Amino acid sequence: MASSKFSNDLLIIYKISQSLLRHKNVNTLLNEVLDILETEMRTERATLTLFHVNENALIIEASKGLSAQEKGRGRYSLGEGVTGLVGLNRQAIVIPNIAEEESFLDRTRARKRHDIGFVCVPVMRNDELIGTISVDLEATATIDWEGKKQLLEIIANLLADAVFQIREGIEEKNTLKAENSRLQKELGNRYNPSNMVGNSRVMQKVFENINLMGNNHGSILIMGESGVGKELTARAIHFSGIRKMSTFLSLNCSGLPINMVEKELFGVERDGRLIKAGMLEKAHGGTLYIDELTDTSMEIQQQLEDYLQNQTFKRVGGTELLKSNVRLVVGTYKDVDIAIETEEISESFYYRLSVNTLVVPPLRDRKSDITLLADYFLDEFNRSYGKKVVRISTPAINMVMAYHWPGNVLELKNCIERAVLSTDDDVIHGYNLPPSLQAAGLNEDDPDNNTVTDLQASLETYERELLVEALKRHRGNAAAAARALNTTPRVLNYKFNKLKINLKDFKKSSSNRF
Ligand SMILES: Nc1ncnc2c1ncn2[C@@H]1O[C@H](COP(=O)(O)OP(=O)(O)OP(=O)(O)O)[C@@H](O)[C@H]1O
Repeated sequence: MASSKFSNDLLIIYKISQSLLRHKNVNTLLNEVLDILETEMRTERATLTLFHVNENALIIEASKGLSAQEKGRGRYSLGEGVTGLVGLNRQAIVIPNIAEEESFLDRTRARKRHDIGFVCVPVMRNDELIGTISVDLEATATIDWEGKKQLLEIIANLLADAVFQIREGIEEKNTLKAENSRLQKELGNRYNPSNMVGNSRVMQKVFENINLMGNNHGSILIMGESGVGKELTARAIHFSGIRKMSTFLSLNCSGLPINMVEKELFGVERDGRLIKAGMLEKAHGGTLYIDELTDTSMEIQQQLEDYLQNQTFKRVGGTELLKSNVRLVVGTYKDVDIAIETEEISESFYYRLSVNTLVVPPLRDRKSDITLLADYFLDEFNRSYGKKVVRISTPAINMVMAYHWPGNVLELKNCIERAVLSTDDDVIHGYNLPPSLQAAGLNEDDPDNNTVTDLQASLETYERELLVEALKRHRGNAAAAARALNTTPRVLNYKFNKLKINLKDFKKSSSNRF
């Protein structure tokens, strides 16, 4: 008798070990284990709970013999009921007859009979509570409860890794969900095209495309120089389109080693176990923006092409084909034709990718947007730094307009941030701008000649600013301006001539932009 019990326990352990080897999908594995317990251990019910750290509670994750409704009721705070006590003390509990045990909650309300015994053991991994496994067994007189407890403890040890992975997966998903809804709340309409600044005709065309593309699921190629707003455009397409309630993820490949890019995109698996979920998994249902296609490799582009074709991919180190539904949006600052020739972009991937293509024009081709953007960033940095800078002086605006912005909107944004931080009063002056812009202001006829700025040029810029400010404050009254600057009208007149400042301009206007 004892030896047949022993061999039955061994058979259960053997079968579970076989399942562990056979199944890479941990959910399938656990369901099979619960099946084995049902058939070989003759459990009335078998349940696996997971410990949810944030909620400090054990919640039923998988079960055999419970309806969905009964399962839904299975939530135990630490210390609550028998399951909660097992979790709290990290120790198994055996109840030979639940009818005689007060602490037994029957939270699932599944136990109609009373001749039922209950065994619950903790699932531990490196001293950390991961969950519990419990079984209901018919309470016969001959049953060896201590033996059942020991068997369940061995099974809990065998399954600890798999249960840990399930819990990690759920936590990661919950974190992503929470992060996504937090971001959606925080961003609100921030990435709505209407909040992307731009009145120029070329940007109006971009906004039209954003609206069109948001309403289909095809992949997109966004082209444009560095800093023009490609990622912002990708976000606007996602957050104003039909996928807006799902995840948006972005991967900037610049500077990342190729193997890292691959792992980030496809995830990593070792011996059939998930090590890291990739973005193609995490963004399921949503959009993935890949910034700088030419910083990936031909192999990665091939894998992405396969993904576009079949919506399937393999994790690095994995063999199983996984499925997800992610819209790919890819950005590049390079000329695509040249990049195809130099084999930085795969031609076939390009054709498959470019169901929708969109070009975001450089800032120098949309001059009318420059002051709008500058004011927009002025407001943004006033808010972030608690400053009250009310305007940008005319000389500074002239410099901003004369400059050719090789770094595009990003450079303008950085430049306004720096100016907001460096000004001592409520105005951004020319001397608050970087030397390259000051030089551009002095060389308006030759905007490319902005690399050198000498002491004389900088002093003149500064002097001009002071005079213009004083004249503006005193509405063109040169004598008052001279007094304010602690000099004489004669000296001022000399400077006005030298710096080509026209007094009349200040008498007739007091516009905001002087
Ligand atoms: N039209 C716009 N309105 C408001 N902000 C903008 C606009 N275009 C770009 N920006 C801002 O400028 C910065 C650069 O934009 P973004 O990162 O989208 O450019 P990018 O083309 O993706 O750059 P890179 O190629 O260097 O990654 C961001 O902070 C973005 O929010």
